[in-house]
Amino acid sequence: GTGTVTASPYPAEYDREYLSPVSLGTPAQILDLDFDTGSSDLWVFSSALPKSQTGGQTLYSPGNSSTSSVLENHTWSIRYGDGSGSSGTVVNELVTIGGISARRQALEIATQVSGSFTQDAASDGLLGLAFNSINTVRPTPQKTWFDNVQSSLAAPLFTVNLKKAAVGLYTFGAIDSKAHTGSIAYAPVNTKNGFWQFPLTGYAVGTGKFSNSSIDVIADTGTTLLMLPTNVVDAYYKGVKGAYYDTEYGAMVFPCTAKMPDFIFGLGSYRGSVPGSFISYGQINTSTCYGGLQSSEGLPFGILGDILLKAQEGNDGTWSTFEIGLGKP
Ligand SMILES: CCNC(=O)c1c(-c2ccccc2)csc1NC(=O)CNCCc1c[nH]c2ccccc12
Repeated sequence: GTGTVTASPYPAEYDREYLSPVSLGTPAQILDLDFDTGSSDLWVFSSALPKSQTGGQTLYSPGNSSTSSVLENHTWSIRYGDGSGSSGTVVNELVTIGGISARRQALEIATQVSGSFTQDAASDGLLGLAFNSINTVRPTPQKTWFDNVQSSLAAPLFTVNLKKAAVGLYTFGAIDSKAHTGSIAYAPVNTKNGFWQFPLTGYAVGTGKFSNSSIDVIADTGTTLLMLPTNVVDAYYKGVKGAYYDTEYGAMVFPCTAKMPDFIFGLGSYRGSVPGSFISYGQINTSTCYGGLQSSEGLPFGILGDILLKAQEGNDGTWSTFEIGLGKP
């Protein structure tokens, strides 16, 4: 079959993350989870968390579900690059998204979460959509929901259609022909790091010339920003008057009044663009703004986060939204 679920941006004006409703257990407990193509753990806020680590999230309670069963002696612990993290125990549970069910899905119950998750009242947890090889459950890594349901999908793929300050869609098992015009650009995926990793074929800044270069990146719905090699980031901000690297934030910042050039990227022969306005990500004070494009220095790949995934300007200048199809076409 095929299943579709909404992806709602939060906070509405900042698109920091996108949340989707997921049904857990029997009777159904509906939690809003951050679908994350940049990780492979399905973890949720739970009744097992100390109250001091909760902040308004909906808590999954395994005791209130007749279909949950403890996965004995298994634990998990995850740390993300922004320093946030969580850890806990594991149950097998019925997990349904858009009408598609995994009957015995490894559901990771948080018994500890870091402060930034506690303070994020909108997100009740994460649903990893990268590859099983980077799942953190021990002693036996567990499968992602997408892997578990793949055999029941009409096609072994899903598409992501995130939008700026508007509700988008995740579709499992089909490519929605109404969601794209023209042909689809494909790229070979390298799963060696456990991510949806593929090469960009180059970039351009504003109306500048296109620079052909192979840049390894991952498609990552769980990361807000666009992170690329330092040489690309430097080339971009050279076009922004007053931009500089702020050592306090460890990030590129610039005057909020600066005119931001568009960022063009190549995928095969396809050329996509991120509107310059999206690269002014937020104010750090009355006059200084924070860059939506930052360096991926130290990482073996760049990160195509929500800033890029949420918008595309078609080659003919019309607005379309970038839809990522992940899986074997
Ligand atoms: C900043 C978040 N992204 C990362 O750390 C990350 C890195 C990474 C590693 C080291 C340094 C910088 C980035 C590689 S792949 C990758 N992608 C993921 O880890 C995807 N999952 C992010 C989950 C996540 C972490 N903090 C949040 C805050 C709000 C919503 C979601 C999150």
